[in-house]
Amino acid sequence: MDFSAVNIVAAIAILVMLATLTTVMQQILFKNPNEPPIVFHWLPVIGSTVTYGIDPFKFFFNCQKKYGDVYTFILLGRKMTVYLGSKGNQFILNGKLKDVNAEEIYSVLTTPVFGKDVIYDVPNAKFMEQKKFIKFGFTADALRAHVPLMEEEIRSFLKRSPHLKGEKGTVQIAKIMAQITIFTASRTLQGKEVRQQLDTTFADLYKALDDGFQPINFMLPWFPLPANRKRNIAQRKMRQIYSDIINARRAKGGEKDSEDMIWNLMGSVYKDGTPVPDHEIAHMMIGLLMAGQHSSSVTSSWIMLHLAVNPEIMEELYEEQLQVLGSNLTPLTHENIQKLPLVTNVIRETLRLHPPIHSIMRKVKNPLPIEGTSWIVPPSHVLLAAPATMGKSDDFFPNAAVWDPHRWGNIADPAEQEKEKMDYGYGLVSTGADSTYLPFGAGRHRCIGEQFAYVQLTIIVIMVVREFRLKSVGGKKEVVATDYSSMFSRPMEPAFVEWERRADAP
Ligand code: HEM
Repeated sequence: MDFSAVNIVAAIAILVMLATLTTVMQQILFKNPNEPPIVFHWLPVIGSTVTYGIDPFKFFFNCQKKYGDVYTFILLGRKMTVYLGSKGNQFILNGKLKDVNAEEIYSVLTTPVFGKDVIYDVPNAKFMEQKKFIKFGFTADALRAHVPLMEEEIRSFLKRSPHLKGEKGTVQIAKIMAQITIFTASRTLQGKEVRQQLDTTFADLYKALDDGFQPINFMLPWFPLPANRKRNIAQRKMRQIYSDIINARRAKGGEKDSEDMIWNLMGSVYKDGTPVPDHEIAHMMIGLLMAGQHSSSVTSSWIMLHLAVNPEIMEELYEEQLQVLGSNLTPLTHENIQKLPLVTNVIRETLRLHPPIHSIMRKVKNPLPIEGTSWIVPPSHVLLAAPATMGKSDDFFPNAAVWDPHRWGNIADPAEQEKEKMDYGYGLVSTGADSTYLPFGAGRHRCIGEQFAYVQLTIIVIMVVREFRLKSVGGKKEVVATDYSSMFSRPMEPAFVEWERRADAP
């Protein structure tokens, strides 16, 4: 290193030391008694970004011990106010529309992926109408029609996948589950034309769009990532695919011939009488594709990983199927798949321990006093709800760290817990006021894909259980750690599972 380089390094070191000193002094000397406590940090801007990013739940619990349920931490220069517990969920997820805002946070990330004029790119009242249209596409009739198609898709996938040839083997489970999820969703919700194109162009476009869904875009949307350029091109092509499908359907007379979401949106009309424009249909379809894909595929991956370390539960699931569906395992229907309580409990328990979304954020729009304290959260802050911390706490779920689907045999149905309901413009939904279990969120922005996700996950579990026995590699008793580095928490890769084809399968 020459002399000038030494000088530069020394200057940087001095600047960092000064910044650190100022940050620490500020926290010690200028505590604001009217705002929630700030999580101690050494560096400005960086704040707690690294500790939060590595393991948000560990971070939430550690801070809860030090500061209580409400505290503020620095995430890439932004002040994030966390409010844990039922009161926090109520405060954030059911905050008034004039006080808390989702689109100002999520739009930078989602609008370039989904496209204009939908979801977080429109005023909330319009989005609530769009949610109503989408919800209408998840009627019992639609779900009923989806069941045999999903069964067929999964059966065909399990037969043709090169990773599942022969009598036994080892697979990277997340890859298999991602494929099963996109095949089943595209055959049903997305429609047969999308399914047909999945084997060709669509899969590559999906990948390019997905790669543009980077957490860094939350904070630094202007950062010129090469992935963002590819994302923009893929978005335009994807929109064209949906527009072509809509036009082809109209050219054939526009008579609905299947229960998919494109048909549903083609028939939807806003309150003012305007039919949903084609580009909005295309963009909502992209939004649904992205919203459903990760959450469901990550959940099914966790389920398989847990079944691999709990083979006795897998056998119980198999026995349950034989009892309910008979020894020849009759074709699946919307009615008979709901008679398998252990499958439902396996999904519930997996979502309790592995919620795909760990942090739900809202921008503060007005100063918000926190009841019972002298604190007021100012509009410069972002609120962060983490309802999943309750699911991971021994206070609410004994031995919370243990994956035990049978615990739900003794715990009231979560739907029962969610008694308080409100209509935000897309039908009655739970406010989640007192619930300790909210994997699908609560209030105005609550998930509308829950029923679809349950049908999809249920059929995936049924089909895998009847075809295979799973084992963990080397007989490990624990599942892999969680990777929190992307938008949705997921199993740390590589996550292998050993499989063996059932000799006794009917
Ligand atoms: C296991 C599966 C799933 C989980 C755990 C899940 C979880 C969630 C959560 C926690 C929210 C609330 C986000 C917030 O308040 O900011 C949400 C919203 C939403 N989800 Fe899901 N989801 C799942 C599957 C799906 C599927 C399959 C679809 C669509 C096909 C979907 C579509 C949506 C939509 C449209 C919203 C509304 C966003 C808003 O109003 O801001 N989700 N989901």
